Amino acid sequence: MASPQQINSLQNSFQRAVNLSGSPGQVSTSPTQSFMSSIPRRMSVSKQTKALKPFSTGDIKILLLENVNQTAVEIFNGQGYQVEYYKASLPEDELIEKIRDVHAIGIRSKTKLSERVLKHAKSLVVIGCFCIGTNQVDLDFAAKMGVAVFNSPFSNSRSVAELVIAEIVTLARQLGDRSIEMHTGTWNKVSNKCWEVRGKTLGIIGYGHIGAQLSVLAEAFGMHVLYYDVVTIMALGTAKQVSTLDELLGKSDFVTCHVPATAETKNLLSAPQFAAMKDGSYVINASRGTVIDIPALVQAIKVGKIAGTALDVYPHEPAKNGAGAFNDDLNDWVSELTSLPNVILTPHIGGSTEEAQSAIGIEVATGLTKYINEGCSVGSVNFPEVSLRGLDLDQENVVRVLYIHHNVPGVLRTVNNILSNHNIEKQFSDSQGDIAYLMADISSVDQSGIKEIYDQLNATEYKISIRLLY
Ligand SMILES: NC(=O)C1=CN([C@@H]2O[C@H](COP(=O)(O)OP(=O)(O)OC[C@H]3O[C@@H](n4cnc5c(N)ncnc54)[C@H](O)[C@@H]3O)[C@@H](O)[C@H]2O)C=CC1
Ligand SMILES: O=C(O)CCC(=O)C(=O)O
Repeated sequence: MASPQQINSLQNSFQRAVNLSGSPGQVSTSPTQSFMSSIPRRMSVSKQTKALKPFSTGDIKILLLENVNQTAVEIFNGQGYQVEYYKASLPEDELIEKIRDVHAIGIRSKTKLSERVLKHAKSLVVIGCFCIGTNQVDLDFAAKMGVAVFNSPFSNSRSVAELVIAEIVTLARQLGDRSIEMHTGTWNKVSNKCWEVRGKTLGIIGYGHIGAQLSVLAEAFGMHVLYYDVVTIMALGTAKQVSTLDELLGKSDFVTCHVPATAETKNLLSAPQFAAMKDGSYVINASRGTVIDIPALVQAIKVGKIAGTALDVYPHEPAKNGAGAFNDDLNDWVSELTSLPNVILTPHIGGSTEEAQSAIGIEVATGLTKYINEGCSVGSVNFPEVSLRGLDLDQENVVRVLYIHHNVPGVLRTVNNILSNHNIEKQFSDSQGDIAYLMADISSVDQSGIKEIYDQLNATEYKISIRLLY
């Protein structure tokens, strides 16, 4: 972000950098224990360290879409960043216009940050997914551009697990249908095909953060739990891992999906899988809309094979809230699905609780702020994880070099040749695939030295991007 022009105003920046009021230190202690424990020991979080900012914080532009929680807005405002905030996602052409000159963008699950969109983002430094899933972002392309992506890996897991528990009981007791009937004046007191969940078997596909939480809750309800996962995972309670999907399908009364959207999980449950399930069993999906072949599910419900379904996610989801948004134009099976009995449909609200959204807002905004202000990429999902302990408050005339480059032989030799003319206090470098990230703190360096470092690094053939923090 520091251009040679900006380097002319270095003197002011040095003054700002040593002023701790409103500093990143205020947010550099993360709110969650889990996030704290992910920070390597070498990073000092307790000691007062120098605030690094190479810029007037007011120059940093953050675009927040999809009603990102206010906790994030407060953190960014506290930094003095410029925040542009939208409740919905933006149509692609508008997104391309908006993303052109922002340094950070915050999204949830709807905004697609494809290569087509990202290549217009000339100033972008970092992306925050204020959710778990990151399939909406072209992670490889972002890394190639030198843009780090952060998410919140488990702040909404409990909320999803609780929703699914509610859906299991709702399906077993046909609560959705009874409620709709009562809303339209119909009294229909029935017990036929309504069940207790105690003693029934829950089959969990994907035993990660959400699947494992759900397993514990389901056992507390007296359910038996089976799970299928592509990796071997320690069972919680008395749950049992099965070795094939077919085994899980053949033994479960309820089947619930908690896998990421990948090529392998596309239509993971389709006609053959529904055929392999027990007669009168139930299907739940709160993972991603691509995981279930919904037309095949509709057929399985119509012939009575599947007794009901609860869906929270869909192949195509509306960009914003509103009446009539979920229709056959969006997904051509909508009216067929909604006409079937015992079908619970929710608008992708698995993670939508006050607790989850507030925690996600703090966690992701903190990660973004630490990356912008300090270069720390710990927790990034597409980037080498690099951090250095802070600079001591009494250190002056120091610069932190953040050099993102192609991971090819010879780069470090070139970079260290450039830096070796100066006093390297500490440095750390790591790579992930084709991308590598070097962070170095240089001391006793004056303005002309910083300009020289910048110019020389900028001229290297391996450079993807450089930022200097001081
Ligand atoms: N409805 C909603 O609002 C929310 C939806 N989600 C979705 O739920 C998904 C799961 O979330 P977490 O449990 O946090 O993820 P996680 O990464 O902790 O666990 C996913 C598990 O799925 C397994 N897996 C991957 N491919 C598989 C396959 N082909 N077959 C079987 N298992 C497979 C993995 O090994 C892993 O154990 C997320 O990727 C996200 O898309 C997450 C949060 C909220
Ligand atoms: O709350 C959201 O916008 C998305 C939740 C979700 O699907 C996720 O965290 O992956």
